[in-house]
Amino acid sequence: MSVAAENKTYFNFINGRWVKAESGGMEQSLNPADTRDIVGLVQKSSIEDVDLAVEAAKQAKKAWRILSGAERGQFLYKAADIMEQRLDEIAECATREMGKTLPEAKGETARGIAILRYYAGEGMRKTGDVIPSTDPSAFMYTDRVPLGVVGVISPWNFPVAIPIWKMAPALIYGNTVVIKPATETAVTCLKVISCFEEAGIPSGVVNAVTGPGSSVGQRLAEHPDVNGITFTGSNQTGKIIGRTAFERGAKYQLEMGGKNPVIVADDADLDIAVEAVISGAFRSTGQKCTATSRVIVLNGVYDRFKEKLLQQTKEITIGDSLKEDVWMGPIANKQQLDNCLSYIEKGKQEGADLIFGGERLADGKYENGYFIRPAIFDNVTSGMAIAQEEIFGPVIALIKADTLEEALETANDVKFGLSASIFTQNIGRMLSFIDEIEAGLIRVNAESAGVELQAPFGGVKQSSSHSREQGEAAKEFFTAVKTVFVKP
Ligand SMILES: NC(=O)C1=CN([C@@H]2O[C@H](COP(=O)(O)OP(=O)(O)OC[C@H]3O[C@@H](n4cnc5c(N)ncnc54)[C@H](O)[C@@H]3O)[C@@H](O)[C@H]2O)C=CC1
Ligand SMILES: O=C(O)CCC(=O)C(=O)O
Repeated sequence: MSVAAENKTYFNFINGRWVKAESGGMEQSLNPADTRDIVGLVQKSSIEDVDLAVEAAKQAKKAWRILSGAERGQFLYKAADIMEQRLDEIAECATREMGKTLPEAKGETARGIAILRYYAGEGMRKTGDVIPSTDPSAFMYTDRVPLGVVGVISPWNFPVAIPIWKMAPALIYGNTVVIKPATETAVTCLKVISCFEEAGIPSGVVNAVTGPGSSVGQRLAEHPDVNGITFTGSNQTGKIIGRTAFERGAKYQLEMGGKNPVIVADDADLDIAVEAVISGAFRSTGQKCTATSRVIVLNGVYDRFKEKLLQQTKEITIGDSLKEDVWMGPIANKQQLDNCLSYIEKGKQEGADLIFGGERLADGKYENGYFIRPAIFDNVTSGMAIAQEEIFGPVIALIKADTLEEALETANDVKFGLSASIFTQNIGRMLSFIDEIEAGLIRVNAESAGVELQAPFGGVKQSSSHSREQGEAAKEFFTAVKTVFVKP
């Protein structure tokens, strides 16, 4: 592999070559479980590097577009095979950079491989429809064509799957790509990019530039030759990117925050509900946009549910996520840790009862990492900041409701609408929930997190720009429709 050339230094990938940033600057990517462990040095690029990458993608786009979908698919199949051979190496790197446990990182890498294969197959599927014209001698049809150059701005929480679920559909539908990954997980992303290189993807079709969001990411969003921009991350950044793209008439897609509710009805199987809430809220240390953060429990089962939840949360093992006996790793970076701790303070000040955890772990084996004990708040009311704002950490807000109607009202009482779950055995309650809940992903008797690559993914309200990623839905964003009328 040519990516790790010297002394854990990783380069930008522009026009088929690994190159230094024009400025010569570099940034460290650190292991959040032990910040003495430097995973790699990545390029601190500037707008000149973005411009070079976009130019390369622009030059490559015609030759890539005129290949057949099947031909483009072959590169994706090959990249998937290479990634499969390198699964352990890539997953271990993701764990070291981001802090999720090794089984989670392996699962995510396997998901990335499956996404590549799914979209490789898309290259053989239809790209349009024949539509009967009112003129009997005319032939009318639609065809989906690529946007051109697509900019990808990705976060650190799914360092393998998110870059792939954006790049694979962009590529199969004939676009060329420039990706700017989050610095926290840039090394993992560059390893994924090197799988495309090893697969022989033509120069300029895939480019990667690392560096700060406020300069490198912003330049990608504002570059006149970037025809579409796809982003996952915070609402604040998403809005800046959306406005920038809109101003210059580029297509954009934003996947942003969540404040996902789980309703536990009084006929729920509490063992299943507790297990799902723990997994949804604390896996990946709560750093998923689909993570469970508000648990709205009907009065009749509130105390029993709370007891079981407390009991099982106490059993969670915390530590270096590369270790086998660890269930929950660190928070991904210092800013996230501080943000999470400040919400825990805010929750206490607002009058919620912190009944478990919430403290930073900093002694002994935790000394050099960003560890926190998972937190459970009792007596939370819907107006509190911990019930309204995305924390992106292992924090559960327990909220009591007298009726299912009240639970639904509370569930919908936020600006977000990504995912939502209910635990009940009553079909009528399931149907009311499905009907009334304001969310893009609705789960019944299953945790709020976890998505399937072949199904549409995205939210309502302020969780997304209302388009959908993944599955067939990705075609909507990564292509434009041409309506063709032919009269002989
Ligand atoms: N929806 C999700 O999956 C994610 C949500 N978040 C939310 O965002 C909060 C802050 O995390 P951050 O890493 O700071 O998220 P962020 O939204 O600032 O970063 C995401 C990506 O956008 C880039 N970026 C930052 N500023 C930019 C700009 N002005 N123009 C273009 N690109 C820019 C970053 O470099 C990174 O690649 C978290 O606490 C969480 O609430 C963070 C990561 C993923
Ligand atoms: O729940 C999942 O598997 C996906 C979550 C996600 O896309 C995110 O956190 O950005």
